[in-house]
Amino acid sequence: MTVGWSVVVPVKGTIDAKSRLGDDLSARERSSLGLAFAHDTVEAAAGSARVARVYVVTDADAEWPAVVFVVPEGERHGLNAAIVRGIHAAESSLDSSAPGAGITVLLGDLPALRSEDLDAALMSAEEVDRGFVPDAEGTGTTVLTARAGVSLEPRFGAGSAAAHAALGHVRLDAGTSLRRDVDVPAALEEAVRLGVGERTRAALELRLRG
Ligand SMILES: Nc1nc2c(ncn2[C@@H]2O[C@H](COP(=O)(O)OP(=O)(O)OP(=O)(O)O)[C@@H](O)[C@H]2O)c(=O)[nH]1
Ligand SMILES: C=C(OP(=O)(O)O)C(=O)O
Repeated sequence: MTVGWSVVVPVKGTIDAKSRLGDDLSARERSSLGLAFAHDTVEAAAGSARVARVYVVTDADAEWPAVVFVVPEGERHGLNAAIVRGIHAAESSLDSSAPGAGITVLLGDLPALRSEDLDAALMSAEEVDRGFVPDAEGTGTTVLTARAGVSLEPRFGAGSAAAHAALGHVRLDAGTSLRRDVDVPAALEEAVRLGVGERTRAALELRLRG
């Protein structure tokens, strides 16, 4: 990891995670899969040449790659509040003189993420003050960026793509792996077709064997 970007990844570590994956899975299976998605997302981010630091905001009892700074979530106030905690942690150690420096929020449910796709989007993000990547459906957001010195005001949740565009975030071109967030079973099938990371593959195999 060399140049510039600090990446904030929120990860819900509780048993109610990934509820939209449905009742074919138990709550324990859904939350384990959610953590596997997050691990694979973080591994891909850590493998991106444009990423300097990765901050995971979570209270999940999990091991993360050595490069990760864990930001404890504490009392839960929802996704945007968790992201703001991560942004504050990142701001406190951001080297604003580094080329390409800035903060990007990356949601942790991108199990097919490829480092090259994140790299390409971050390269485009270096050309604008504020950027975003819409999810595969076009209504949500998977990535939100701001160059150093520009504030980030996360508006994740229903209709977040429109909310972020209204705040002046410019849509960034992005490869499919950066847009394929996994909320529902059909999205998981598509992610598997694209090629999920090791943790997600292992979690899915465990389920098939069980
Ligand atoms: N730290 C933290 N992360 C969150 C929180 N809510 C969602 N996330 C993370 O944000 C990303 C996208 O969230 P969602 O798709 O809404 O995940 P979810 O709430 O587990 O899924 P559903 O129960 O299906 O809504 C995932 O990486 C989640 O783990 C939260 O309250 N705190
Ligand atoms: C919170 C969001 O994601 P999801 O669709 O994963 O809930 C969002 O897109 O703003």
